[in-house]
Amino acid sequence: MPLIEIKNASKGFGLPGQRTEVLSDINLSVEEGEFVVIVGYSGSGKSTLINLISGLVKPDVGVAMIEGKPITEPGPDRGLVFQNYSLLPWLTVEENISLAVDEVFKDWTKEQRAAHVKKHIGMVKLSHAAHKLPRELSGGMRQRVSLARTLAMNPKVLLMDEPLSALDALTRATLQDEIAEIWLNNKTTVVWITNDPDEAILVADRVIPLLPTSPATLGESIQVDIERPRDRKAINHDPKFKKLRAHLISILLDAKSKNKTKSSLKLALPDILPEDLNLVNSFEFLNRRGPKRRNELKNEEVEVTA
Ligand SMILES: Nc1ncnc2c1ncn2[C@@H]1O[C@H](COP(=O)(O)OP(=O)(O)OP(=O)(O)O)[C@@H](O)[C@H]1O
Repeated sequence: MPLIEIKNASKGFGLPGQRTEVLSDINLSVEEGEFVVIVGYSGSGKSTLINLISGLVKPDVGVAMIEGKPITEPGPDRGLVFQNYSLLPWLTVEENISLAVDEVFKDWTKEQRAAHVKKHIGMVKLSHAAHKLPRELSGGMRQRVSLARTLAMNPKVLLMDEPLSALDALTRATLQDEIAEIWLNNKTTVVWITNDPDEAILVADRVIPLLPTSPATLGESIQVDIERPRDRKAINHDPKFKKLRAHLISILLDAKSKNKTKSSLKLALPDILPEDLNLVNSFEFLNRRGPKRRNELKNEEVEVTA
């Protein structure tokens, strides 16, 4: 049985008459230990999709399941990491993580909980900053705390909602590598959403494009058969990486261009005809046929992108 399964799910928002259908006929199956990345355009419905799994959003049609049971609300078995780190500003790194650990592992001893917190701070390479407050940390460090806090709750699946989008390119690259390394060591199931095809291929076992049809739906799964750990410098020259990247990007671009709908507009042409002013003082000018007033309509095809 897959750990996560979404069957024929659709979701829209708004009242009848002003409704926007965001997702349609979503089918997704994620096995335990898999690292799946869903990649799509901004605004295409990625967060809505991941929130079907987190339980923050309920499908209008279809079902989202974890271990075969319908997801009805958020739960500690699904750890969410967002783009904004949502740390408590008055607590240190250690205290922020302890808060979650104390809540989830109430039956553990104080020593067990402290060791668990310490292990996860070490895992994200923040031992030196354990007693710092969030405001004393860089964006990348804050996102590491957020990741450590979520991992420390031992979720069955880690749901990453564009976790690195707020970071600069270099920090983002470092964290991609670190998260991939952490995953190699603990193999927690990951569902990660991003708008960056390179990021998707770098970290994933399997990439699934979210096609920007209107409403959006998932495209074919693309298996990333590139050995781990992946070397980000070497991978740029890897023919497999280049092929996967080109394939993924063309699927997304094709879906985007198909989503352009053609519409026929009637354009009223301007009521003007050109004159040849070089002929003004000539016999030809006096005997010219135009300009005439006219009222002409022209049909023109225009493309509208949803
Ligand atoms: N709770 C809501 N109520 C109304 N509309 C919503 C709600 N949540 C999302 N939407 C709409 O659904 C569409 C998809 O939003 P969503 O946040 O899922 O996209 P996204 O791909 O994650 O976007 P981004 O990459 O910009 O974060 C948007 O048009 C958004 O306005």
